[in-house]
Amino acid sequence: MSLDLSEIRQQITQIDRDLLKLLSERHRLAFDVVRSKEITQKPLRDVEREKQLLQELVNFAQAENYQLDPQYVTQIFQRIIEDSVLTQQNYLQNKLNEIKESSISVAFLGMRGSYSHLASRQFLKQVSESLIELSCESFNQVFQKVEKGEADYGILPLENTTSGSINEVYDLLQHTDLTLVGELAYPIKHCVLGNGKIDLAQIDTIYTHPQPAQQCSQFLQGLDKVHIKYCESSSHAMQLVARLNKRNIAALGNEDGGKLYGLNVVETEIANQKNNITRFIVVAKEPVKVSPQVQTKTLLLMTTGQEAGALVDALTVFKKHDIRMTKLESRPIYGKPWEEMFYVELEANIHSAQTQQALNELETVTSYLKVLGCYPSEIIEPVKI
Ligand SMILES: O=C(O)C(=O)C[C@]1(C(=O)O)C=C[C@@H](O)C=C1
Repeated sequence: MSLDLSEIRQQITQIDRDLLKLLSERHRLAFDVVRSKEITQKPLRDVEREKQLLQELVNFAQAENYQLDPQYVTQIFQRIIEDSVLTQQNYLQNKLNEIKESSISVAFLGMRGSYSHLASRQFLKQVSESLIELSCESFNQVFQKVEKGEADYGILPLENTTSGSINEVYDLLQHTDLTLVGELAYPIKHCVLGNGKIDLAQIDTIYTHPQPAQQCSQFLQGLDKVHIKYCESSSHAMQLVARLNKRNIAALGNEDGGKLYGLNVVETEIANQKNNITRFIVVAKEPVKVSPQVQTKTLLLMTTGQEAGALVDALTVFKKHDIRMTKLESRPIYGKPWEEMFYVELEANIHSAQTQQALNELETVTSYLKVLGCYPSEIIEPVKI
């Protein structure tokens, strides 16, 4: 065994390449699986198979004395399975919906490098190679661009694991004729970005939007003699630091956004709370067709009467039809003090007989009911063993 670092690194590089080759082979098998399931019409997800697979891998690693932590093995394979499910899902969805060959336009809040911009890219890379990106100044403008036909899609954040629901977007959904056609989760990973290869100790000024500063407060408090200067958005902070091109300044931003401005990562993992994820929705003029084989969500907007138990009556309909509710949100109704509008997110496909029946019953116990959209769920919850 050699202890020469460069030799060890060569071995690591070779192993990583071998791993990549195997991952690519496994990825390609997802296409064979989905073609087989197109014939049998089986659901794409088979949770029992996933559990069995993970358990067997953990047991195998133990039996072979591979010295790998079971949690590590589980996490890696959960991620591999997620890729497999999403690959299969995209294949079916792209086949079912005629996707335009030419470029697709998308509207989002903020400038290049904003989280909405990065989420747009993540979502639409499955659909089209070529994107026309329309940055907007408000959520309302995102809706308007799609309503007027200036953009094919609008991307909007709906909730964040740290700060909760984004009420403004919920409220705008009440007044639009657009429909939800997709969702995705985007991890928010704040980092310090600077010009060139610099050290944290060289930095005396950090430009940031107040929200990331708040979410990274513990890290910032630990920095001695660093001035915090607030900007309109993280994109503005990144742009400014890149323009000034000085080595004593930095921006709080995200790695991918930083790349767009030519900035380098100085420090990562600086948020107070790990696992900070924003869920985005995608809106369009026309609904998408969703294969009955993929995990589907439906978002409803409803109001109930004011009598006792009115909401319970409505929710009981889902229980009766064995439909899982993934979110319930309430918002005030404009012009009707103390009355509430409910947003109900279901694990359901609007075209299934079961959902149709539930909606028919729901109509009898609600005073207003509107389907805001039915879309494939891009959020693959990992199975636990
Ligand atoms: O075996 C299947 O049915 C697959 O679709 C493959 C696979 C996997 O990647 O291993 C992916 C999704 C299913 O939930 C189970 C397993």
